[in-house]
Amino acid sequence: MTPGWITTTLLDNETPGGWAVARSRDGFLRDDNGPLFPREWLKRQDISVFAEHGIGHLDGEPVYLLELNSAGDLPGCSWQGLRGFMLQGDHTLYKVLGYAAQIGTWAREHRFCGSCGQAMVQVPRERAMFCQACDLRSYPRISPSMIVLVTRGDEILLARSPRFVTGVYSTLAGFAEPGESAEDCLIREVREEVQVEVKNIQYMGSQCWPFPHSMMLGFHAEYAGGDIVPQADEIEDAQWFNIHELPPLPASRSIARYLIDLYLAPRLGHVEPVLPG
Ligand SMILES: NC(=O)C1=CN([C@@H]2O[C@H](COP(=O)(O)OP(=O)(O)OC[C@H]3O[C@@H](n4cnc5c(N)ncnc54)[C@H](O)[C@@H]3O)[C@@H](O)[C@H]2O)C=CC1
Ligand SMILES: [Mg+2]
Ligand SMILES: [Zn+2]
Repeated sequence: MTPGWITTTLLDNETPGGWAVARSRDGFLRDDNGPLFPREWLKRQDISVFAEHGIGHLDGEPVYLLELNSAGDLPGCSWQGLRGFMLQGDHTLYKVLGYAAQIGTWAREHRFCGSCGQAMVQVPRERAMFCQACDLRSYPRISPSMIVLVTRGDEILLARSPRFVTGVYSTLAGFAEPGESAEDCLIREVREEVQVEVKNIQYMGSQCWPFPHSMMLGFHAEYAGGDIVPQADEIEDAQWFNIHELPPLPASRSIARYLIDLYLAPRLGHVEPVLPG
């Protein structure tokens, strides 16, 4: 048995057994034991399955995703969004659900060829959809996004989007556009969102962010010039915060929080943080 979560294999839906997670518009099904259910038991319940995907092995046991048409009521069960699993509970289970969510969404959105409109088929032994009419292959979608902590000595630049939880300030972030390097994107996003220039860009680490399909590439950069002007509509407020007087910060498992904590650790005598993948 290989311990942990391994996503490489496609599984045969006809082979019975293993674990299953179930997803509807309301999130993942869970009971007191969490989101994993014996697959055969779950399939006997009063649920309407739209699609089934073998997604990997957890501690050597196969895991399947059941995509449901609706969020029905099952005794002793409730529905919980992916964000809830990210915020607390077992991190490996959150990784299973994050992968399940991305595969389920991608498979649902690629049933038909984007080029000719014909039905696509699953490629054997590969996580890809294929159009026999025009040879197009579609792989799971991943969107690279840059995220950066900009600093000026004992001050760090944090901003609020209108979508954030009340009071929380975070690092700047944005999606890469065609034609950009990671550094080009970072410089453009910081300019667009706060009209500040940066220098000494340093890569710090990355994190899968399945909301719905981002790959966060995390950086540190130093302030090089300009006064903060928040971008209309996107940025509600942005400020330089002294490291001794910080606002409410993002969730502890996010790369945003990691970038902040990593900068604070040597300055405030804290233990160096670990980035959850
Ligand atoms: N893990 C973490 O700590 C954090 C993750 N994030 C994530 O970073 C990502 C980017 O951050 P934002 O500030 O929202 O991006 P952004 O600054 O590029 O603005 C968002 C806008 O970009 C456009 N957009 C949406 N999807 C896109 C795509 N795939 N490619 C190009 N443009 C797209 C939309 O118009 C959207 O309103 C988001 O997925 C967000 O959830 C943001 C902050 C912290
Ligand atoms: Mg942004
Ligand atoms: Zn086609």
